[in-house]
Amino acid sequence: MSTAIIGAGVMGETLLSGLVRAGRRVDQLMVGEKRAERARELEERYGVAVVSNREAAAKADTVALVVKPQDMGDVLDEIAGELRPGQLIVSLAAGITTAFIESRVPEGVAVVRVMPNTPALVDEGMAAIAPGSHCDESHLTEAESLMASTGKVLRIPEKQMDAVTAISGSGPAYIFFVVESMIEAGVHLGLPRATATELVVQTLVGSAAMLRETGTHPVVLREQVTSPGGTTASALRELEIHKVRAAFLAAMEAARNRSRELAEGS
Ligand SMILES: NC(=O)C1=CN([C@@H]2O[C@H](COP(=O)(O)OP(=O)(O)OC[C@H]3O[C@@H](n4cnc5c(N)ncnc54)[C@H](OP(=O)(O)O)[C@@H]3O)[C@@H](O)[C@H]2O)C=CC1
Ligand SMILES: O=C(O)[C@@H]1CCC=N1
Repeated sequence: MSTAIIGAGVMGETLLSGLVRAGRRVDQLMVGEKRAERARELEERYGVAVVSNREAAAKADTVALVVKPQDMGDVLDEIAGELRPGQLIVSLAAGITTAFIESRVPEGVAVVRVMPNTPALVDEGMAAIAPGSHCDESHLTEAESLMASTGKVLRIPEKQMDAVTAISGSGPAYIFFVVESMIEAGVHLGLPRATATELVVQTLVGSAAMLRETGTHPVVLREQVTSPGGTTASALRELEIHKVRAAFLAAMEAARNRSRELAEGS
């Protein structure tokens, strides 16, 4: 099965590199990219063929669309004439619905919507996938296998996609923001930056491993750290006073709403 990736920015290259690491034959992969300099870079780095979007759409069994939501309409208009029934489109764009894509491609082209995230770059991605209206099990399995090359895959109904985008799609940015804030706090408390960074990164990795390996609820894990009358309780009180929990809720609501707006083309 050949796969084309149209839009080789951050996420497109992440997918491409994951497929190469997972052992997909490079001669079964191609990239649609308009900038000559970027095309050369990808050819040199991965040995992959870089072609026009039209050629990619005409040749590949599966076409992964990884352009910005705002560019999706133009790209679909460009490639629609090359697509044929039986092909699969996998869209990784935030907000864009399968119905939008289906309305712009020939009848019988299957569409799967995916929301990946950047930890896919280190094979720890979290991707959610949802079928469009002309998908069968083989299309979902192919999309799943595409995304499984870079991490976990979860099947969800499409109506959950905007919320998923707000949680796991954008999620790494919130975590990096917390990490950055903790490192700055360490520096403020007098630690060398390198020490603060090592302490915070390993604390993050260790905490994530505890969540995954014990399956214990985060509240219980948090209580285990919080000694009566101790340091953690003092810190957590400040986080509550500063409404950090409410801020997270508002932030993710804003991301969900933005995903809905992107669907409307704004
Ligand atoms: N980054 C992330 O964490 C995540 C991103 N996504 C989704 O992935 C998609 C891409 O995002 P991201 O990688 O961050 O964005 P980037 O801007 O890094 O990548 C988009 C790429 O598409 C290229 N492009 C634009 N128009 C065309 C075209 N007509 N034909 C071919 N290529 C084109 C751009 O090229 P050029 O720069 O030359 O214009 C660029 O390389 C978005 O839809 C986003 O919602 C989903 C989940 C997570
Ligand atoms: O910020 C964005 O719009 C994309 C989608 C999810 C993560 N990055």
